[in-house]
Amino acid sequence: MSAPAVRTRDLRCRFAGEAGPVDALRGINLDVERGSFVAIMGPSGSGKTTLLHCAAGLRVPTSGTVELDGVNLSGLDETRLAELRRRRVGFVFQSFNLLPALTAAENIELPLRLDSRQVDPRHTAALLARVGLGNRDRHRPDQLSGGQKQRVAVARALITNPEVVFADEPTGALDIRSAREVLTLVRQLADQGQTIIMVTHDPVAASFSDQVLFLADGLIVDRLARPSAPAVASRMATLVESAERAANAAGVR
Ligand SMILES: Nc1ncnc2c1ncn2[C@@H]1O[C@H](COP(=O)(O)OP(=O)(O)OP(=O)(O)O)[C@@H](O)[C@H]1O
Repeated sequence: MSAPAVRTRDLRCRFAGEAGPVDALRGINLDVERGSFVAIMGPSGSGKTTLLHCAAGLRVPTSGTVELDGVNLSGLDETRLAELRRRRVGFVFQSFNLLPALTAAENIELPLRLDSRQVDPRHTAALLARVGLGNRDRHRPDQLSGGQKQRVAVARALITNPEVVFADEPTGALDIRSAREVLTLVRQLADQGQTIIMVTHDPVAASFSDQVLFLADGLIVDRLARPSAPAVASRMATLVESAERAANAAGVR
């Protein structure tokens, strides 16, 4: 059997906070199968972004392992890690992160150019068509709607044919309709075999995934397969309530 797209074992991440150390991740064991779409949810401060960053090789964990497509990231020096980030993973951010002076096509091609790799305009055109923007190649970001910008960002994440696309709140800046368009696209990509790991606060966004992982205080505390938005919302409400209770208890101590 082939290795999972992402595997973590006893993943821990500690930050030096102002009021003492903060354990953002306290032992995460995770297997993300190839071609699956996993959503990560949890109350604010539960460790979602830290987990995404460690899994994507953007942050070195304090201890534990991350394997991406069977490659142990802790065995890589910074040069190899940077190469892995350029070639094996794609990123989609809430704020799109497109370069305003470049056209949609140029933005999509940027990861290849930054890596001194050959650009095939037919590949760019195919990606633009795949994200439903076949006729927008020469538009600059300020000539595109939020949903269109995010679809350009998704195409940019795909240009290197990455093992995993990591998305941090990809619909956080979008209206409901554009969010739905982007999520439908992401769902289609997963159905075509693309592995996707997405952090979100939105139960509707999470309902597009195959599995939701719920984080609380740096641990995976629950999972939900084939999630519906109401079921996700109900579990989140319970988690947020207990996080608030814990914070209040810590406050009165
Ligand atoms: N660079 C840092 N330095 C110190 N503490 C940090 C740092 N980054 C994150 N933290 C702390 O680690 C914990 C987890 O943060 P993280 O951003 O991963 O949570 P999150 O679930 O993504 O939160 P949110 O939903 O609010 O974005 C929090 O207590 C946060 O304050």
